[in-house]
Formats: sequence, C-alpha cells, structure tokens
Amino acid sequence: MTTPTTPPILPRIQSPADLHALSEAELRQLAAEMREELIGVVGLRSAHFASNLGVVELCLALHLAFDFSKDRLIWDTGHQIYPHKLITGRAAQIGSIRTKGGLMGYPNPAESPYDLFMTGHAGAAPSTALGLHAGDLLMGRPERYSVAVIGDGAFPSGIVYEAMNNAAAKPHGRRFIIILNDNKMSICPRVGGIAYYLDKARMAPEYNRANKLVRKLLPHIPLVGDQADRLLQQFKDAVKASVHGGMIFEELGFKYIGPIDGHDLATLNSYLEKVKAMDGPILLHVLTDKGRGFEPAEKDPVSFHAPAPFQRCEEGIIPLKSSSTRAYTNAVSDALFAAMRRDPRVAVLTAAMCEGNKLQKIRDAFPDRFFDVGICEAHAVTFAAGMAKAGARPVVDIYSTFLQRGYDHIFQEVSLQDLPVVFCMDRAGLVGSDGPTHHGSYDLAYMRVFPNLVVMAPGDAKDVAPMIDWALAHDHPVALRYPKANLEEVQRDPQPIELGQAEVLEWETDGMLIALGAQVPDCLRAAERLRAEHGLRVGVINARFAKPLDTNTIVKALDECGFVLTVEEGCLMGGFGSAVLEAANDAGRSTTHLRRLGLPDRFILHAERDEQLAEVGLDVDGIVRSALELAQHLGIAPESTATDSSSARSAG
Ligand SMILES: Cc1ncc(C[n+]2csc(CCOP(=O)(O)OP(=O)(O)O)c2C)c(N)n1
Ligand SMILES: CC(=O)[C@@H](O)[C@H](O)COP(=O)(O)O
Ligand SMILES: [Mg+2]
Repeated sequence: MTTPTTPPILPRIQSPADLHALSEAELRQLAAEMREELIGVVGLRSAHFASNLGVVELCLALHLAFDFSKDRLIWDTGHQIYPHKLITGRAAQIGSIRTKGGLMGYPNPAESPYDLFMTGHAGAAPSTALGLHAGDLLMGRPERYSVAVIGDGAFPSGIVYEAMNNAAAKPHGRRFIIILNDNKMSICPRVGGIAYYLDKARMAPEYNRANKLVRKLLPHIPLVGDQADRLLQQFKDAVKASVHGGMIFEELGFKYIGPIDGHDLATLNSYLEKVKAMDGPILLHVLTDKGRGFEPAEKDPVSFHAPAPFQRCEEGIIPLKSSSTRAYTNAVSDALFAAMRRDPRVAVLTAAMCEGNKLQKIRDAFPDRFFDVGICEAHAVTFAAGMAKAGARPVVDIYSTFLQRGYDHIFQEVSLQDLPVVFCMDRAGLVGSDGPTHHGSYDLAYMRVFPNLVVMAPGDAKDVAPMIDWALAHDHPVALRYPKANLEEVQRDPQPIELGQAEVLEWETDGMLIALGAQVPDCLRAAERLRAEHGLRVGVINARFAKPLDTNTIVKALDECGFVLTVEEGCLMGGFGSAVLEAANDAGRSTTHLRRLGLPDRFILHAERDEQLAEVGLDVDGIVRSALELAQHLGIAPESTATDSSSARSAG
C-alpha cells in the first residue's frame, strides 16, 4: 500500500459531488487514503474489513458515474459500506463505527440520505433497488437510476432470481442495474453451481484470447498425438466459454456486461457510462479482490472478513486482543462433532457460516455429512426436511436472525411433516456491534407457535451437550437457542434433560426467577444480591424448555412464591414470558405477581453486548432492579430499599 505524500484529500470530501474535481491521480491517492482509514478502524476494534478494502474503487466509480442524491444505490448486505460512508460526509466519525452512539457498521438512513435502507442480511438488494425504480416511475421520476451492488456470495440467494425475473418485465427494469461484485469469496470461498458458472464467466476473456490464438496458430502447426488433443480441447473450451460468459443472465432478460476489472477506475468509469446509456435491466460483472491493498487480507480473506483488532507491523499484523474463552458456539460445535462420530445419520448444514458457527473441524472430518448450501437459508431448512424424511438426522446450524429467511419452510416442510430436524439457533439474543439487523430477538416467538416443534435453551455450559444429544434422539423437530456469549457453568449435578422439564436450582418463596437460557447464572447472582442486600429469599429455575413448558413447576411457583419474574434474552412479545402468562391463564392462576423481563418492543442499536444487556435491564443489576421493584410493588420488600440498589433504574 502506498502512503500518500501530498496533502490528504479525504478530509476535503464532504459529499460525493467533491469527487468530480479530482484528477485520476488524486482519485488513486484518495483510494489509498480510504484504505488507510479502514486499517485504522480494525486497529481499534473488530470490524468488517476485507470486503471493504475490495470495493474502494467500485465505490468511487459509482459515485462518480451516478448522482446518488437522486439516483438509488443499495449495497447488498451492507457490510462493505465503509468506503461509501467515508465519501458521504462521515469520514470524521469513521473511528466510532460499531460503537454505542457511533456510526453503524451497516447502512443507516438515520446517518445519511445516501443510505436508503438499514440492512445486514444478504441477497435483498436487487429486489429493493428494483422496487425503488418501480416506485420512482410511479411517482413521476423516470430519470432516476437504481443500482444494486451484490457480492458473489449473496448472489445465489433465491430472492435474487425473484428480482431478476421481475426486472425482465419492463418498464420497471429499464434503469435498473445490478453490479455483481465477484471476489470469489463469501465469508469462506463461495460454493455451488452459481460459483462454477461465475468461474466460467470470469474465464471468458482469457478463453477468448486463447481462442483467437489457437485459431491463428492451428493452420501453421503440424500437430500430433497428445499435443493435438490438448490444443483441440483448449479450442473447444474457448468456444464454449466465450459463448457461456453471462449467457444465463442474457436468457433471463438481462444485458450482461463484463467481467471487468473492478480496481481500475478508468475501466470502471467507461463501463458505467456505457451502462447508463443502455436500456436495462443490466448486469455488470465486476471482478475485485477481497482484501485488496492489504497483503495479509488478500492472502487470507477468510480470517480478514471481520478480524479481531490488530495493528500492522513489518511481519504483517499483531493481534491486539486474544480471546481464550469458550463460547456457546464452540460447545455446540463440539457436541455436534461428538454426535457425528457416534451416529452416521447425523449431518450438519450451514448457510455460508462455517466460520461463524465454528464448523471447520466438522467440515474437515466429515466432508460427506457437512453441507454448506451458501446464503440460502430457506433452502437449508427445506433440504434438511428432505434429508430427515430419508432417515438422516440433519442439524441446521444457523444464526437466529438468518433463520427468519426460512420461516415458511419451518412451517410447511418441517413442522407440518413432523420431521426430526434440529435447529441450532446461534446468536440468539443481543449480538453487540452488528446491531439491530443481527440480533436474534424473535426466534422464541416465531418458533414456539408451531405444533410438533420443541423449543429449548441451555442454561449453562453443562446443558449444551446433553441438550444436543437429547435433540438428536427426539423423533420430532427441535430448536435450540444460545447467545453470542462465553460459556458459564453453574456448580451442580445437572438433572438429565427430559421433555418439558425445568430444573429447579434454588427454591425460595419470597420470589422466583424463571430464566430461559444463558441468563441463568446472572439470575443466580441476582438472587444472591437480593438476599444479601435486601433480605429477599429468591429462588431460580433453569427453564430449559420454552415449549413444551414445565407447567407444573410454573404453576407451583405462582402458587407458592411472592413474585415470579421470567427472564429471557428474546422479545417480550410472544416469547417465553408470554408462554408463562398463557400457562398461568390456562391454569386459572392470577398473574398480578408475575412480570416478564426481556427485549422491549423497539430496536436495540449497535453497542457492546454488555452495554446492550444493561440497556434493556438484562444484566445482574437489571434483574435485581426488576425483582426489587416487583417485590416492593407487592409489599414483599419495604419501599425504602428501592434506592439502596446502586443500579436502581427503570427496567426495560
Ligand atoms: C441472509 C444472510 N445470511 C448470512 C449472512 C452472513 N454473511 C454476511 S456477509 C457474507 C458473505 C457475503 O459474501 P459476498 O456477498 O460475496 O460479499 P463479500 O464479503 O465477498 O464482499 C455472509 C455469509 C448474512 N449477512 N445474511
Ligand atoms: C456481515 C455479516 O452478516 C457477518 O459478517 C456477521 O457480521 C458475522 O457476525 P459474527 O461476528 O457474530 O459471526
Ligand atoms: Mg464475495
């Protein structure tokens, strides 16, 4: 990477309009400065990195060719939005990205009119951009272009083809442009038939060159044996590739252009100008390098997708933070690995999140039973249903937020057929700096409505493997949720997992905390504080199941305890606490002494996970506060102790 020697340009770029005054050399300098800023960000904290390095030139070229104060630009997923933020008036704040109160790591319309949608899920950009164009036509703004930039990893998502199908029905596809940013990578190397096809299209220019050469040379070379076979095969491949390049897209009604070099500003500019003059829909295939301009990231784009913070040094990088703690994700992966060794029917599916779900060991040890289906969550669920019907034991290992993409298939192909598919719903609850697009807030509410489906959550480390084993032995669908958090262990001899059975950890009668999932250890700490600081004897139940509920234990708590507080890291509406309320109502019990603690009916912005938990009252302080307020309200604790709690604030 070159270090600029002339006065910096980036601070002068207050809006994309300022780019037009720059010479080609100045634009190149700006690109280098932008990359320096990106490196600065990962020196501070974990952030999306390699994808951002890869789109610097593309971002500049797009803002030069279009006027996105009027035209429309949607970056698919949005994790590669940093260069766009840098040139749309937010360069000075880039150091705050992904922190509480700072810039969001994804597009955010609250930050800038250049960010049209808040996004973080992959694949939706073409549909959104097409909708914008249709809306603009309807509202009398036919001159506006609509541009979707989508990566090759996201490109196989089914919704992309739904958009393309619709775009071919003109006129709303007329000024609609899809830029396919092909860097040969998803988070890990992209997989599947579309990847093969893009590889072929990628090769077309080279084959074209080879084709020409072969045509020129053939008549002059006396060829025999292997040599002749090889050259003839090359010739055939050349013809095939030159015909194939982008043909699928043409057949779908798109004008396919490319592939072109996505790091050459002049090439990008000239193609974008051409594309603007054409009648769409258009697919411009752009080749970029993930990690471009920073050698370690170019060499290892997987590790540099969203690396832990690091600083540069002569040898490459120095990691600034090493994490040695084990997370729920690791424990689940280990338990799955053990189950796969025992049972040849067990298969593990991921929708392009092998690294995030820590499945590398499984991928390498069991290549025949590991399926990366790409960013195609709906397919993953349905494919798992097919496998289960055939007798296998598929596990869909998936982030809670991304499983939302497969919702209808959970209903129709899994629950309705009562098939033994196991859903490992990772990142359930608050995820920290990714923010509202990635929180796993809704799975309890959206999963517990389905007949046949069991919904459970480990209360600590000791619950994880037994729950996985139990789920795999159960002949019906099971969903298991766990957060993006380090494991904790409650010192006890855990009771075995039994369908719909909670585990009573401490039975006390002033109050009862019924926790579902990883808040169990915090509830024990809160109970301890309530006793030590406020003289309240409060018990704790590890609920384990959101469905079926342990109704007997819940009703007993309602009957015997002064108050009952449910605790869950999921949306309050329709979640575990709601299920407890329903159970109480069904059992004819009063619920005046029952309260629910969970995620409120609003989006929780990006921040550290601990900050988010504190914000919604799901940390120890918050649990103590909620329990105390309830106890005081019911006259179980004297009012005067209300202010004793150092943290007394109103609970989420
Ligand atoms: C629906 C959905 N599934 C999974 C993800 C996780 N994810 C984020 S970026 C990414 C890779 C995207 O690859 P690509 O679109 O090619 O972008 P690149 O990072 O290569 O620029 C994945 C799998 C997501 N954001 N949304
Ligand atoms: C952009 C995207 O969706 C992923 O890169 C996501 O940020 C990964 O989150 P984790 O860091 O929790 O794996
Ligand atoms: Mg990619």
